[in-house]
Amino acid sequence: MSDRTLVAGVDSSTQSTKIVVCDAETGEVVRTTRAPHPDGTEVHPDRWWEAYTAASQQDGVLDGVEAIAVGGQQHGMVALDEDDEVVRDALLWNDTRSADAAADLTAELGGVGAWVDAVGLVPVASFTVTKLRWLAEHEPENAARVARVVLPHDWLTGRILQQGNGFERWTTDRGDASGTGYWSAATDGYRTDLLERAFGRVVELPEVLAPTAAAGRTADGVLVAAGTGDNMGAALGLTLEPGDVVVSLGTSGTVFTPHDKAIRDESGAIAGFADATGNHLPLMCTLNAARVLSATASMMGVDLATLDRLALEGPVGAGGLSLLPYLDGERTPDLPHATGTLSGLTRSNATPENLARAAVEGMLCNLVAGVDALRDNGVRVERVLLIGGAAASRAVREIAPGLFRAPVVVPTPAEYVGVGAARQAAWALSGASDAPSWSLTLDSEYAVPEQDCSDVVARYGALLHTVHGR
Ligand SMILES: Nc1ncnc2c1ncn2[C@@H]1O[C@H](COP(=O)(O)OP(=O)(O)O)[C@@H](O)[C@H]1O
Ligand SMILES: O=C(CO)[C@@H](O)[C@H](O)COP(=O)(O)O
Repeated sequence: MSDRTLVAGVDSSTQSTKIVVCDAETGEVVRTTRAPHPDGTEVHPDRWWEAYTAASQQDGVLDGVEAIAVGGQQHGMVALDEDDEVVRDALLWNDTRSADAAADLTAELGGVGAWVDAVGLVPVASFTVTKLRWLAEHEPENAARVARVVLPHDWLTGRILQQGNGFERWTTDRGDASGTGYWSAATDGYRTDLLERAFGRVVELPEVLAPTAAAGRTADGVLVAAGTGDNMGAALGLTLEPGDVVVSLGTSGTVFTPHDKAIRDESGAIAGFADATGNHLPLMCTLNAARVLSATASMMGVDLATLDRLALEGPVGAGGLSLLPYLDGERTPDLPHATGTLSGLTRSNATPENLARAAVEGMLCNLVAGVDALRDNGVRVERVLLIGGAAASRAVREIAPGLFRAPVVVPTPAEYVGVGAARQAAWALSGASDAPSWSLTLDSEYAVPEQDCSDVVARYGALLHTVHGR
């Protein structure tokens, strides 16, 4: 019988639930399971519970686990009634119907600067506060039934505790709270005035737990830690060094790095989130990332491996072909109703190789803007750590360094949101002042090429201006 302590981390993200079990001392991943979520931008939380249940019943994954924490997709609006029943499907981070509400809230408070001063971010459709305004305006009967609002990771944490008698109250953490639009990482407090402005009244909000606090214990005595947002979890799962910036290519594309102070960005490119350790996590997020590649592959009738090969056979710059990848609208830049644009097509560059390369370059160039926004805000960018499902793409790995103008390292493939949640669980279980020291192993590294790719990035910037006036 192994004498090592096992801890579990859950990644309840947009497309699936992943459960990762780690050695609490070393961080070695010993088990991983997963189960899919339905597609869409609104989902009943019961689907997350069903996926969690399915993943937790695979291969005895949770056998012997002493602590668990949940990392979840950020911002989702889980509206509960007096009996903690879900009032309506949760609007997710990638739902854009509250875009008008976001614009109204921004104007009402006095513009972007007022919101950045208040809660470190500029309202866009992703953020919970805008979804509450939408609910109040478009579904007043549902709005009237709302007693409390929690986030996806809060809800799953509570549901796990409710399996026994360990549930005492709804909880959240600084990281996920900072993505609501009514909690400030600068003051570590809720701004219920902004909640009331959005929703018309104040509703109950989850208690914000400290980074190593426990939310409770299961009937079997397993410690359930605070949990956090998925990007905060990933940051905790990666042992980052000064100068490291993470680019995560899942359903969303995100650029983030732990920082010792809040970044104030009125452009809205960088949101001033909190991390899962008591620090800050400035973050840029795009709505379009991995699924730009799968959509392009599907359109071309090829699999992802073939898309990779074609993209790498294409020249830098795809022969002048550009794909502005706003296939689901876009969050950054704030273009919720945008669609994709294929530009520069000619008879001579109309090749599968150029189209595949344009999909990779277009998706990455949107994230280059996030890396450059961090640079513009004083963040040192010395290397990019690539994670998320599309980090498995050889084309992405090889094309990224030239566009980011930074070397790219790919950590040993793992579900780093789940690893980070497991590290939080181990930290809460230990009661130590610092998180356990888990080493990060690298799978591969990609240097900045000699060929200058700045003209590709500039071309995308010019196209964004031409097509969308940004
Ligand atoms: N080799 C690959 N090349 C490109 N995309 C990939 C590859 N493997 C997985 N993906 C994509 O990664 C995505 C899932 O990544 P993940 O980080 O789990 O997403 P999320 O956390 O948002 O649910 C899917 O859209 C899938 O198509
Ligand atoms: O909205 C954000 C970050 O602000 C997204 O990163 C969501 O948290 C969804 O994450 P993934 O499902 O893409 O991991």
